[in-house]
Amino acid sequence: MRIPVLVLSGFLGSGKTTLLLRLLEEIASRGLKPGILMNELGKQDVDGRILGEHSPASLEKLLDGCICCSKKSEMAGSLSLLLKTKPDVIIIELTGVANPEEIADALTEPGLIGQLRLKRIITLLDAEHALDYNSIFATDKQLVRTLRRQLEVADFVIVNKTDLVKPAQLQKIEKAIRKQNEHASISYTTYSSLHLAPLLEGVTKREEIKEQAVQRLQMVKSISLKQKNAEGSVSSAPKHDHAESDRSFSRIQTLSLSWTTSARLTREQVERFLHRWKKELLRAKGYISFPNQGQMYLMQHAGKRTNWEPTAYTGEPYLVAIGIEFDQERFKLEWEQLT
Ligand SMILES: Nc1nc2c(ncn2[C@@H]2O[C@H](COP(=O)(O)OP(=O)(O)OP(=O)(O)O)[C@@H](O)[C@H]2O)c(=O)[nH]1
Repeated sequence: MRIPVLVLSGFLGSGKTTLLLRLLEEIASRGLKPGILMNELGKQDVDGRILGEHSPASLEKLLDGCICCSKKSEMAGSLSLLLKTKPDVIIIELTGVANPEEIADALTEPGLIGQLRLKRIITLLDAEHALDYNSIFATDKQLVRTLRRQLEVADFVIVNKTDLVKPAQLQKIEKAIRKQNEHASISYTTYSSLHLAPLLEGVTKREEIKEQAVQRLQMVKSISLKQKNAEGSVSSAPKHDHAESDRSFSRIQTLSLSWTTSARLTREQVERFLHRWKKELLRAKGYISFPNQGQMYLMQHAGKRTNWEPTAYTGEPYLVAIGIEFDQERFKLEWEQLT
């Protein structure tokens, strides 16, 4: 069972902490236990303090740097600490300049991959300023790209601070959102106030998830037993039984593939394979070894580039593909043909 992770993204001052406080209230009213990871660019833990005043939730903070760059390596440690508190859901509030797809990447670290599942990316927009970012930050292409990415990968877009603009502005904002993202649900809010059930769909208590899994397993067993009795043969029951809440609802999907050792895989094949998937693939990462080389490599693939680094990792090889609405079955099949 993997703990669902909700990611709150959005530029500085868009209303992320305000939404987080609302979510925590709703989560508490459902008797669920949250874990929170907050990231702030400055040394001052302003939001953490606000949160501490409002909620007794387990909280990890990464200050003075962005999760998606300088603090990335510390993120896995913070999430592991949060997992020890046995939360039902983890919420990560990003800095305003973070790219949420980096989080999907960080959740695939060896110690975390079987334990967490990216559930949803929620991006907030400040209605008063959202349309000005492109011109305000025209000289900072990286930032403009990040802000665009926050929209592109979102499952929910919340246009907040609607009290500060006229309705015509909201129509323009909706058009701009739809240019980047045709699929996300869009809500218009003041003080991040909205019906929260859709954001928390599939978030349940750990015990309930276990119970659901046991019930489903028992059901599968009893069906296959009945079939066995009726037909005199065993029907093929699914190997893994994932409870409903273990599903990701995010448009960003993470596929993890493992194999033992491959007798024929080469570095060039891996690179060619990933390149073929460039349209849907946001990123790929893997711990891969090659025949006749005693060395394991950490492979990191982003955009057109694939980097290989020798690593001390000694576990089974695996490949993680992070894509946006991609055909996971076909990817898996093509990979299996290589290994
Ligand atoms: N007028 C108005 N103010 C809002 C609204 N939502 C939030 N605010 C205020 O805007 C400020 C920023 O809100 P936060 O929730 O801290 O925004 P944030 O995205 O967490 O900000 P950073 O931590 O800087 O990234 C706070 O003073 C909020 O009270 C809104 O809908 N209308």
